[in-house]
Amino acid sequence: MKWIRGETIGHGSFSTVSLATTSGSSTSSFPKLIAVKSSGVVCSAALRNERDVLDDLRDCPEIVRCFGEATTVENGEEVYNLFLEYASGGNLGDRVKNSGEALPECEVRRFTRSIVRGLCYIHSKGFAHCDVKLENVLLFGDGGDVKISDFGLAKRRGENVAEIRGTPLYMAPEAVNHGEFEAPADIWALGCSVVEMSSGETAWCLEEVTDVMSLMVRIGSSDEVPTVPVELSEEGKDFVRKCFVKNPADRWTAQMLLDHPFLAVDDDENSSGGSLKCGEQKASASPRDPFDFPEWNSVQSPVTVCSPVCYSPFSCLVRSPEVRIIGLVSENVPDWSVSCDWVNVR
Ligand SMILES: Nc1ncnc2c1ncn2[C@@H]1O[C@H](COP(=O)(O)OP(=O)(O)OP(=O)(O)O)[C@@H](O)[C@H]1O
Repeated sequence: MKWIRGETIGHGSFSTVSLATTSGSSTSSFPKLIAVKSSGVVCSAALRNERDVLDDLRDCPEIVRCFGEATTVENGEEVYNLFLEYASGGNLGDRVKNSGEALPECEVRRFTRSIVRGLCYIHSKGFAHCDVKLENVLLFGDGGDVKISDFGLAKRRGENVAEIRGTPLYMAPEAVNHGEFEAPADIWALGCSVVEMSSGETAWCLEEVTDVMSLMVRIGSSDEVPTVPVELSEEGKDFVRKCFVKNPADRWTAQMLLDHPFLAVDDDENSSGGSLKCGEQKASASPRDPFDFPEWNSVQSPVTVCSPVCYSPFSCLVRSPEVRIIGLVSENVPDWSVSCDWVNVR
């Protein structure tokens, strides 16, 4: 396949994403427009990991497709490129920020359903995404379809990671306390994403969070969980609460969440021939509290004992708690005003 790099459409911590046009005899199996995610070969470990993971996760409609890879030399530098399905609608985080307000609940529900389906697939294949957030959910077509992207931090179940990874605002208590980055941590991050879609605000209020350490303490060591948006229906509130169960063993799985009443209404089916349209209230009874669900009783276990928080926002190379804590005492206070300034640690 021949391709020509076009305009830059996105920047991440370790990559630049450009639009590209394809040509040549083999293009019948490729779209004319693709996204190319690139980074210097020397720091391409995350991109190569993304490629390997996407290889194992192909064929899921809720996960961005990968068409292959290539190395180029540009301005004297060796560049590693990953060819991805192009999402013409950009990312869901920008969509929420640009709208400046909460999304309508029917949209929240539709997007959440797709994300949960994607997570089900990821988890069923033995992976954890480790960086679920709205910036990593891409919009396709007319903006109605979403797919999960950015698998640079994804890992196999049980694989040990030495460093804290992910985006602090979306981190689960067990990730903060014990460095556990497994499927339940993705579900916590899903809850943060649903809060953000349905309130237009990040799950942890940025004005109250002055530094990473205080956020880590709130997530890891207190009983506090993010505030459930008042705007949500009772089903929506309950769905979010299921994601914010502190003990990962008690948190609902993606498979369980697929059957949650919040996701049970199919807006598309209903708008084409059914009784319920976007904006209408669902008539059926919603659960009044978490204990209304039979699954709740079967998964109870003791509350986790929280241990001290260890996290360095400024280095991915530190290992010991002592060194990590020294990193936390840095005088460099990040700018919390926009969520993209939260640091991804790889
Ligand atoms: N396939 C795509 N189609 C369209 N835009 C994309 C695509 N992939 C990524 N982007 C845009 O580029 C941005 C950065 O991409 P991505 O998050 O994958 O990079 P990253 O280097 O892994 O970033 P991060 O700092 O989140 O780890 C995305 O938020 C999105 O706006």
